[in-house]
Amino acid sequence: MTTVTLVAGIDSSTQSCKVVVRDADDGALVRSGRAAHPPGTEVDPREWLRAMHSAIADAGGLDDVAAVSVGAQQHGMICLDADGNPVRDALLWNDTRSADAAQDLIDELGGPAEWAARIGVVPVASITATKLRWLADHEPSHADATAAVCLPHDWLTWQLRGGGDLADLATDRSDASGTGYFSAETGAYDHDLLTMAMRGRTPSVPRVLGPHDSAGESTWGARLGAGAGDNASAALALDARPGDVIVSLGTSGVVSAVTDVGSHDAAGYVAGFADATGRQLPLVCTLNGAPVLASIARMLGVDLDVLSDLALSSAPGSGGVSLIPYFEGERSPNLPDARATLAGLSVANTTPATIARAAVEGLLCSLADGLGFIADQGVDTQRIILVGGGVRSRAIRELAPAIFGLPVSVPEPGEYVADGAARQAAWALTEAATPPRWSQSGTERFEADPDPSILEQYRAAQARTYR
Ligand SMILES: Nc1ncnc2c1ncn2[C@@H]1O[C@H](COP(=O)(O)OP(=O)(O)O)[C@@H](O)[C@H]1O
Ligand SMILES: O=C(CO)[C@@H](O)[C@H](O)COP(=O)(O)O
Repeated sequence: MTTVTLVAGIDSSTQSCKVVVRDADDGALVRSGRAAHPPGTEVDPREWLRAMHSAIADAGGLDDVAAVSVGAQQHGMICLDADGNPVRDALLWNDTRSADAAQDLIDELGGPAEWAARIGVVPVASITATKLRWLADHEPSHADATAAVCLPHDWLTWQLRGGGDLADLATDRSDASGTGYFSAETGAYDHDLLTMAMRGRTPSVPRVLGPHDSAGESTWGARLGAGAGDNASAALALDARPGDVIVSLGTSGVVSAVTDVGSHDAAGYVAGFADATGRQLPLVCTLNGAPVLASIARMLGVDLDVLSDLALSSAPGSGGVSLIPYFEGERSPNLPDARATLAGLSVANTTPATIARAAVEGLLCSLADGLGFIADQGVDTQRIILVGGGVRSRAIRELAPAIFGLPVSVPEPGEYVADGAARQAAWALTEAATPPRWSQSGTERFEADPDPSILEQYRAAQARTYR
């Protein structure tokens, strides 16, 4: 009888925790589970731990897995005291209170170009370093008590080991590159930037592991993979290579590309992050992803499927209506205090169908802007892969190619962040030069004639309302 070696991948994302258990050899799905996260942009990390245990139980437990890795939402600031306890609630990637701190840090280093040249990232409120500066300025006693700072995936991995010694905290290049004190190109921390953010304080940071290194053993004896930021983890699951551009529609909207050369965008749209295989992952992220559709569906009093049907029943351009979807402030472009705008309304064109279509088109146009910023960094887009919860919308899948101006490949619905973590866990078992070959799910290809007029209408409305 052949024994099957099992591995697990965990995605601790903004809205929920998902667990997949897969066959380490071929990646076949064996079982899965999930649990909801509390809402908000400030969350006690112990809530994520509770959700992770609940999702693990929902997946039938992990006692029989040989290795496990955690992928998670990026940038979240978790400050630990000398005993390893959280000093305060974590501040998430979509918490914008540190927007002024971001500007201060940019100015103190001499401007955005200095940051882009030094670490490939120009700080915005999402970046961990800005949250640490906010902490130092607004809660100095909490900053004083911070012995170590880490990210959601680092902390959950450490919890799987049983916590304990802060020196056991570990991370990987992909998540470290979102902190604002690490360079994806050099693969090293820039401790001076951390000290600057913390106004002279020097908390410890997790050691940075290589793509197939182990972070130790779980309390039940499974090997722990290094883990990764969620976008890098999804790229690993999709086996993304140079030429592939991934568009992810979760709570955030993300456009990212696997490249061999790092990016240094002084305009700050593209963040020079790392991937989970040793390459680079230049990335554009918006604060307003799939929840834009849920908000408009709620306003219209319909569910998400009806919203999609309504959108598809209206004509391209939504009868002249544009939705600029900056509901939660925005990061790309950097407008942390912005709010969304419905523009171009007349008595005749104000209908549920045009509003629904404007929501779908506005969301896709904000992602099309991201594709443009990535292309400006020299990325040659040969294939667009569309993933994330928002892709369950038929209108998103069908309207994306016309607005992006390129065909779009949509893999089967799945948990690609958790799958990438599982593949990394299997890699931590083999320790081979490359990750194990797992068969890829089938993709559906969506094509349409490019319709640049939709993006032009959106950009005109955007320019009229925001500077
Ligand atoms: N049929 C659908 N149409 C539009 N949005 C959807 C649909 N199904 C799920 N979503 C959205 O997907 C999002 C969750 O996607 P997910 O990728 O899991 O997010 P995250 O990783 O940020 O937690 C939610 O905002 C949800 O409203
Ligand atoms: O901030 C970023 C990337 O820079 C986001 O992508 C977060 O990592 C959250 O992702 P989702 O929960 O939307 O998947």
